[in-house]
Amino acid sequence: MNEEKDMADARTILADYRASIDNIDAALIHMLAERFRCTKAVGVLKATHGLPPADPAREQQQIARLRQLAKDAHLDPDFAEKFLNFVVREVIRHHEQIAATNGVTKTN
Ligand SMILES: C=C(O[C@@H]1C=C(C(=O)O)C=C[C@H]1O)C(=O)O
Repeated sequence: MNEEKDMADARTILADYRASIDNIDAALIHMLAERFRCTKAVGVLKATHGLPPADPAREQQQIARLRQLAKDAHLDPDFAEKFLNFVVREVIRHHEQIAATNGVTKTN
């Protein structure tokens, strides 16, 4: 029956989209893991040189850059900014932890 075939076709298409979604999610996890590996090293560098965990000027530059990249890619720039802020908050939390355990205190 046609309805059954339509439904079977829809399920095939859905499974195909989901296979791509699974690959994309795996790539996102690997990219995030690599980014956090890098930012943790930045946290150690900052802590051992008495640099502050957060750098608001750098964050503003990144927000502007990512908003433009999002616009060019037809992704909502507000979403891109929220996502970056979410990630950066976690990075700063790591940096504060690293500074608390390995940090030097700057006297000047
Ligand atoms: C990684 C850094 O530390 C913090 C985290 C940032 C990030 O995750 O992109 C950017 C600026 C800093 O607030 C850095 O200073 O580069």
